[in-house]
Amino acid sequence: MATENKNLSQYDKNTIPNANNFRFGIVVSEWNENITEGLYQGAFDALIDNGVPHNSIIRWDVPGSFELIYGCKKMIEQNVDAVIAIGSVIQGETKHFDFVCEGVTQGIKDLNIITDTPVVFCVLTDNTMQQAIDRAGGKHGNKGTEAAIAAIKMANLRSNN
Ligand SMILES: Nc1c(NC[C@H](O)[C@H](O)[C@H](O)CO)[nH]c(=O)[nH]c1=O
Ligand SMILES: CC(=O)[C@@H](O)COP(=O)(O)O
Repeated sequence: MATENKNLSQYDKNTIPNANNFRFGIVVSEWNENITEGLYQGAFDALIDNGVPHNSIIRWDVPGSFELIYGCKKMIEQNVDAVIAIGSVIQGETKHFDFVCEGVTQGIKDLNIITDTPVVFCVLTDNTMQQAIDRAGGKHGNKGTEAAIAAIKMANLRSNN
């Protein structure tokens, strides 16, 4: 199902596990900060809406999406129950988009394999700024909200297994 057929911000609170005792790390890329700040706000608001205490959310900033890999690796060492990696990669004139997207995708995948802490992929990879705007609180909702819900569910899965 494409994003255009699914609002990223919609969730049923009755299906969300209790998150009161979980701690979350959120690592935010500074590139395209007009987008990443919107994604962060969506994630933060969703965590609070589902009972996560304010002091159970740690935020760190990194220069770009490629640095999310190292930032999330170090965030895992903070003994959090899940990490959310927030970035916005937008196609430019060159193939750099391809390498950044592939690199951060593989790096975050690797962290999910190598470590015992779930790292949620909240990295937009858009062709245009408008596509990013539409997914960071615009007409398609907020990918940050979706990522926070995923993080709660994965923290719960980890705590039960
Ligand atoms: N063009 C974008 C970048 N590029 C920067 C890289 O992520 C990285 O910081 C640099 O290569 C130094 O290692 N990053 C984004 O997050 N979004 C972009 O659109
Ligand atoms: C994703 C990028 O690194 C890209 O936005 C940089 O732009 P350009 O390919 O024009 O250098």
